[in-house]
Amino acid sequence: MKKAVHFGAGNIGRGFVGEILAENGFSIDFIDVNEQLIEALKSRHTYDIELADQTHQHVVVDNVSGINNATDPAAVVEAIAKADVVTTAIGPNILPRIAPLIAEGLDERLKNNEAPLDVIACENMIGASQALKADVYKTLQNKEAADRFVGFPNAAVDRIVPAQNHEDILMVTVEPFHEWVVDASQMRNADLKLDGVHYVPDLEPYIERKLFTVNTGHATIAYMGYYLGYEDIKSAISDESVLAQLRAVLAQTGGLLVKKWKFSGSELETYQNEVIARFMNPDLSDAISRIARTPLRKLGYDERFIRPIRETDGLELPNDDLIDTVGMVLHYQDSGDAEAVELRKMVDGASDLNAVIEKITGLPAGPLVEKIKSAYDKYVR
Ligand SMILES: NC(=O)c1ccc[n+]([C@@H]2O[C@H](COP(=O)([O-])OP(=O)(O)OC[C@H]3O[C@@H](n4cnc5c(N)ncnc54)[C@H](O)[C@@H]3O)[C@@H](O)[C@H]2O)c1
Ligand SMILES: O=P(O)(O)OC[C@@H](O)[C@@H](O)[C@H](O)[C@H](O)CO
Repeated sequence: MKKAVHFGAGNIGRGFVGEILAENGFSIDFIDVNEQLIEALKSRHTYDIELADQTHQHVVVDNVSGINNATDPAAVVEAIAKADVVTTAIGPNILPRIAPLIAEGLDERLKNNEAPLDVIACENMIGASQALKADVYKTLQNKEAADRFVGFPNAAVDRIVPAQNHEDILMVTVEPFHEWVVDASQMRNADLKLDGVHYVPDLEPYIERKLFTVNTGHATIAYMGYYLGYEDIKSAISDESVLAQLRAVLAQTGGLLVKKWKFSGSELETYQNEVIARFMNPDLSDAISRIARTPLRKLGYDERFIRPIRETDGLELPNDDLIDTVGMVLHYQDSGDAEAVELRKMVDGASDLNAVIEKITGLPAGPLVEKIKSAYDKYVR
């Protein structure tokens, strides 16, 4: 049986990556710091995925186990040394923290194993696998062999998997839709093509279409929904003003995607409508706090709001609804989210809000920052 090592036994890790790997005949070592999850994976070796639709169909994922990387890093090194594929779905902010352990595992492997290996980061981030590679190479010893035998192909994964609250800690409810796209040009083990994964020669159009439609859209519903007092996506999107803002924002990211990547207008409209229908799924319950989590990350230079704002600006395309939404993001509060707490401290304590906006977004002083500040002011209550 082929072996997969997957970092992050959370929602998308169990709810999507695990399903595809298992369907392709892999055994999976899930790596996580959540001891309860790891214990359950180690003792049961199986878990259930439930589809959030009328069928409530169950998919069983077998041949799984777990390793706690905080308490047993040596076992992770050993697993990477023998793996046929390594994947992650752990959060972009965590990638630099697991990189040294991946480097150790690769060094151990490269001592006597020249079988090609791909390390695929399945995160909502442009260029995640290549960013992970840069972090891994900071401590990797045998870079020359890694250059020859280890690939870090960028990827995009799409499936809405909410926070879970089942009595069974491993069970995970997911939407039926799923899409996993991998950049084939960056693979070293190109013979290993997984059923259920779409391999493309250039990932950029796909990750940007996904991030600037699904994630910009999702975030728009979440931050505006929060501002209006909603707690979950379903109630927020039933508010006509939220739906109108979502459509307005997607018209602006869509304008960019059509111009930049030459998607046909009708193809993109179909894609957007499917995404909106997914947000409205009556069988899925998703908290705004999950979608709005880590707001400082989401306001980053290459993230779901600022990158399309920058690029529409450069192409002289409209972006006022995107900027308006960022005004609402700057009002977001969640005492349970460290980045949201930090955001409040930075914004509420600002003597010069423009400087804070520049710091958070990476934008230079200028008209875009001024417009974001005005959008923030518009939503002060
Ligand atoms: N949930 C979704 O709908 C979805 C869809 C597509 C992509 N993603 C992306 O997948 C990634 C994971 O998202 P998620 O929703 O599954 O989050 P999650 O919080 O459910 O899962 C993350 C897991 O990583 C573990 N973890 C955190 N720090 C760790 C560390 N230092 N070492 C080992 N494990 C650690 C956590 O314990 C948790 O089990 C994110 O990049 C997210 O953007 C999520
Ligand atoms: O995971 P994040 O924090 O980048 O974004 C939150 C959600 O928008 C995201 O997890 C979506 O559910 C997912 O990207 C759908 O494929």
